[in-house]
Amino acid sequence: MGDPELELGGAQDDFHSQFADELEVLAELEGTAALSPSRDPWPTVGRSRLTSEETVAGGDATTHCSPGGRPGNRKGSARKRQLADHVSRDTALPPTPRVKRPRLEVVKKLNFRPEEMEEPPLPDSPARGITPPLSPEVPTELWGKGPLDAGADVGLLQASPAARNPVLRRPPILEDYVSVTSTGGCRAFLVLRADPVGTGVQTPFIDTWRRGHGQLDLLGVSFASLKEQVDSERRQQLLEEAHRLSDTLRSLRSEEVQPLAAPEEEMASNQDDCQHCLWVDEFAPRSYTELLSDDFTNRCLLKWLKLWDLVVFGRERPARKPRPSVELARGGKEAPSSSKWKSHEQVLEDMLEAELDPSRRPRQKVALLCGPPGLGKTTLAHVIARHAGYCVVEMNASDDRSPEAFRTCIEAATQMESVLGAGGKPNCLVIDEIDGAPVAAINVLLNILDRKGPQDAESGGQVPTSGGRRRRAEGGLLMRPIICICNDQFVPSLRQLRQQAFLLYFPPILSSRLTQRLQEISLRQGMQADPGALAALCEKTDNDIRACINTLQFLHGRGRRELSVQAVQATRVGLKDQRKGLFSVWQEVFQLPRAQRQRWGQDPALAPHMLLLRDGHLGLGPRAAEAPLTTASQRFYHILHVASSAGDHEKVIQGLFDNFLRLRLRDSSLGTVCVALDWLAFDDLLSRAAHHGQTFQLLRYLPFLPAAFHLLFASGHVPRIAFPSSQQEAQNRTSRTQNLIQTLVAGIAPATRSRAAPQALVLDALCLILDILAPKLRPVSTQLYSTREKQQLASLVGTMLAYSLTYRQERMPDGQYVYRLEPNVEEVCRFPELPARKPLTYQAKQLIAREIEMEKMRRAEALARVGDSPQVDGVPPGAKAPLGGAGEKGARPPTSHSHEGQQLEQRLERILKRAALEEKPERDFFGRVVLKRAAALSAGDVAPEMDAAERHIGTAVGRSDVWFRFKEGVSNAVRRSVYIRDLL
Ligand SMILES: Nc1ncnc2c1ncn2[C@@H]1O[C@H](COP(=O)(O)OP(=O)(O)OP(=O)(O)O)[C@@H](O)[C@H]1O
Repeated sequence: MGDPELELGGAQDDFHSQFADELEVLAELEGTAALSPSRDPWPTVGRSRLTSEETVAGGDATTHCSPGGRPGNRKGSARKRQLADHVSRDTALPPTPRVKRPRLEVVKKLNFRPEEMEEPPLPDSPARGITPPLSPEVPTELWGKGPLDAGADVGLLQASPAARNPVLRRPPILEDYVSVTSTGGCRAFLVLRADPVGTGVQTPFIDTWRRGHGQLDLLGVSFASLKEQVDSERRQQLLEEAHRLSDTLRSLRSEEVQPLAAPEEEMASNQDDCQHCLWVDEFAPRSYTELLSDDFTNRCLLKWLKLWDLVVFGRERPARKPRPSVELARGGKEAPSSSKWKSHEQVLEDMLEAELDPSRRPRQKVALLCGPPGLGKTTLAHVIARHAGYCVVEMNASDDRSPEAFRTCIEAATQMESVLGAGGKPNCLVIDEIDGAPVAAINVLLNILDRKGPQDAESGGQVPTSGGRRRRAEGGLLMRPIICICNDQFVPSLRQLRQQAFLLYFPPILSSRLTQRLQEISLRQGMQADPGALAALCEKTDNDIRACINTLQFLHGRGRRELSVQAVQATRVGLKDQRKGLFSVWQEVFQLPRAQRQRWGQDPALAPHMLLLRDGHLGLGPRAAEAPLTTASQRFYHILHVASSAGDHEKVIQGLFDNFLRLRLRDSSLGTVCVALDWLAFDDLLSRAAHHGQTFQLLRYLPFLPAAFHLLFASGHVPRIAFPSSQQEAQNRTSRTQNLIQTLVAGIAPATRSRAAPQALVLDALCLILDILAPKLRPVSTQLYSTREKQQLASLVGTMLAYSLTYRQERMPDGQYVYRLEPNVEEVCRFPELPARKPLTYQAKQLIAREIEMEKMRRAEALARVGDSPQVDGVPPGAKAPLGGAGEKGARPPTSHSHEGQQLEQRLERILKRAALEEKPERDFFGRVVLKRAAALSAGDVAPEMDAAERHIGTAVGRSDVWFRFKEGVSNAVRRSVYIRDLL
C-alpha cells in the first residue's frame, strides 16, 4: 500500500493535474444522477450489507447503508479512523447460515482492474450490511426494487463522488483515503470514513473481527450460531440428566415406602437402578431365612456365636435339655456315644455342648469357615453375626498382611473402646481370606487366642461382667468372637489355627435352592428363565451364587430377556478362575461327578478306560466328537481345567500316585494300572525334558495325567484319600543313603578307596562285603578258638578296619541292646522288610566290636611307640601293626588274651610311674611349698608313689593292678571270675 501523502505531493504542481480527477468525477456524477433519479442512497437498516472485502472486490458495487455512512456524519480529518466500509453487523438480521459466494475468489485475487471495479455484483448475492453510498457506476438493477429506491436522488445529489464510490482510481480530494495496490500493479484509493458505532475501533482484533464476524462465512455456519447450538444441546442434556435423577430418587423413595409394590411398577422403577448396581448386592440376603447355605452349618455357627453371650452380653446360657440319643445310650447296654468313631456332625455338636472355659468363653475362640468361593460364606458370617446382635467388623487378611497391621486390626476390633461403637452393639470380627495371610500374621492371632486371664489360673472364679475394670484386670484377653473365612483349610499357615478353631466346612449349596433363588431374581428383573436353564447355569458354575447371579445380570444387560440352556452353555462368563484345594482335586479325579453316578455301569460306551486303551490315545481326535463320548469328553475337559488351575502339579501327581492303588480297581487284568504307570513315567519324562532342557512349552501337557487318571479310575464311591508322603520319604532315604556312602568312602583306607568309587561300591561291592563280614563265629570265648578261627577273626577285624566299619551298641526303645553296623551300610543294600541273610548273634557282634577296639588301640600304641623311638628301618609304624592293613589280614595270628592283659598292665604301670615322677610339691601363691602335705605324709607311713597314684585315680582303683568299668549291656564284663580281694 502506498503512502497517500507522497502521492498527493506529486499532484500539487499544477492545478489541472491536481484537480483533473475531481473534474472528471463531477462530470461522471452528473451523468449517473441523470441515469438513476429514483435511487435511494441511504437504504434502510434491513437491507443487506457487504464487507469491506466485498466492497473492494466489487469496486463500488456495494449496496449498504449505515448511519455512519451518511454524508452528514462523515469526518474526514482523522487519518487513523477506520475504513468506512468496516461497518457494524446488523443486529436485526437473523444469524442464518449463508452460502459462500463465488465473489470471494475475486477478493483473494485483489485485482483492481478497471473493468472489475466497475463490475456489478451478482444479482443473487444477498444484500447485507451497511455500505457507503452508491457509486454512479453501479447499474440500477443491483439496487433492487421497492422502498430502497425511494428518495434516492436526495442524498445522491448531496454525496461526493468518494462518498458514493469509496474505491476510486484516483485519490479523492477532500477526504482521507488509503491507496491500495493490487498484485497486478493496479492502484486504487479507498476513502476513509468515520465509524460512529465504534465497532471497528473498540475491538483490538480487527483481523479476527474481519474473519469471524465479517461476511466471508468460511465456516459455512456462523460461529455465533454454532455456539448457540452447542449451548442449547448442553442445556438439553442437563435437563435430561436432571429428569433421570429425579426419576431414580422418586423410585427409590417409593420403594422404601412401599416395598411390596406391584411387580410391573417395581420392574419399571428398578430399570434405572439395574444399570448402576450389581444384582449380587441388590439381592444379597438380609436375614437368616434368606440364606441359601446348608441349615446345619448356619445353625452351628449361630450356636457357637451364642456361646459368647455370657461374656459379651452377660446373658446366661439357657439350660440344656438332655439329648434323647444320649439318654438312650445311657439307658442301653451298649453306649454308641462311647464308640471311637464319630461323624463330623457329632464332633461339632459335642463341641457346642461342651462346657465353657474358666473365663466363661467358648473353648474354641475362633470359628473357621472354609469352602469353595462364591457359596456365601462371608454373607453367612455377616447375617448370623447381625442376627446374634453384633456389629460386624470385617478385615481382609490378604490386604492387611503384615503382623503389625494384623495385631492392630484385631485389637482395635475386639478390645478397644470401639466395641461399643456402631449402635451400641459389640463387635464381631470377620477375617476374610485368612488363607492368604502369612504365618507371622496367623501367629499374632494365635498369640491373642492363647492369652490367659486370671480366671484361667483359678478356675471357677467370678463370671466376668462387662466394663472397663474387668478388661483392665484381664489385660488383653479376647472377649469378642472372631470368625475366620478361607477357601483352602489345608494351607500350611493354617495348620495350627485349624487345631484351635471351631472348624465348619461349608458344604456345596443345593442346586434346587439356588435355582429357586435365581428364578426369583430373574422374575423380579423381568427375565424369563426356565428351571432347566437355571439348573444348567448352577451346574456350570458349581453352584456358585455369585457367578450365577452375575451371569444373569450380564445376559440381561446385553438385552437378553429369555434364558435358555443353549445361551447358558454358549456363555463364557460366570466361570471364576478358582484354585481348588489338593484334596478336592484328588477327589474330583477319583470320583465321578454327581450326574454321572447313576448312569455309571449302564452305558458301555462310557467305560472310561476304553478311551485310553483304544488306539492308545485319549479320544481327543475325531472320536471325541462322537455322540457316546460326549459326556466322557466333558469330564475329561473338566478335569483338565481343574488340574491346570490346581497349580501345584507335583503335589497333585504325588497324591494320585500314592492313592491310585488303594482304590477299588475294577479291571482284574490290571490293564488300567499299567496304563496309569505308563502315564506316570511319561509325566516324569515330560517334567525332566521341560525343566532340564528349559523347553517350558512342554509343561502344558502335564495336566493331562490327572485327566487320564480320571478316565481310568473314577468311580461313584467316595475315595479315601491320604496325603501323599512317599515322595518325601523316598527323598529322605535317598539323602540318608548318600550320606552313609559318603561316610563310608571317607573312612576307607586310602589304598582301598582308590578302587572304591561310590557307585561301584554300592552296585558291586557292598552286598558282597556284607556277606564277607558275617563269618561263622562260634559263640564261645576266643581263647577256645582254633588257630584258623583266630585267623578268621583277625581277618574280619582287618577288613572292617580297612572299610572303617565297626559295631556300635544301641539301646532300643523297649530297653533291649543291639549292635549295629556303623556306618550302617546294610540299609544301603538290603530291603528293610527282608531279613538279613546271615545274621550275626549279639555275642559275635560284641566280640567283633571289642576286637576292633583293641586293634585300634594296638595300632595307636604302635604309632606312639614309633613316635617315641627313632625310626630305624624307615617302614611306617602303622604298616607294621600286628593286625595292620587289609593286605596283611590273616598274616599274623590274633593276639591272645593273656598278652593283652600283660600289655594293659604294662601300660598302667607306666602311667602310674609317670604320675609319681611328675608329682611336684604343692606351692602357694608366693611359690613356697605347702606344709600340709608333709603333715599328712608323716601321719601314714606309706610310700609316696602309691599315695600319689591313689590320689589320681581313686582309693579302690589306685591300689589295685586291675580295675573294671561297668558298661551296661556288655555281657563279658561279668563273666570273668574276679575275687573281691583282688579288687581291694
Ligand atoms: N442367599 C443369597 N441370595 C442371593 N445372593 C446371595 C446369597 N448368598 C450370597 N449371595 C451373594 O453371593 C455373593 C457371594 O457371597 P460371599 O461373598 O458371601 O461368598 P464367599 O463364599 O464368601 O466367596 P469368597 O470365598 O469368594 O469370598 C455375594 O455378593 C452375595 O451377595
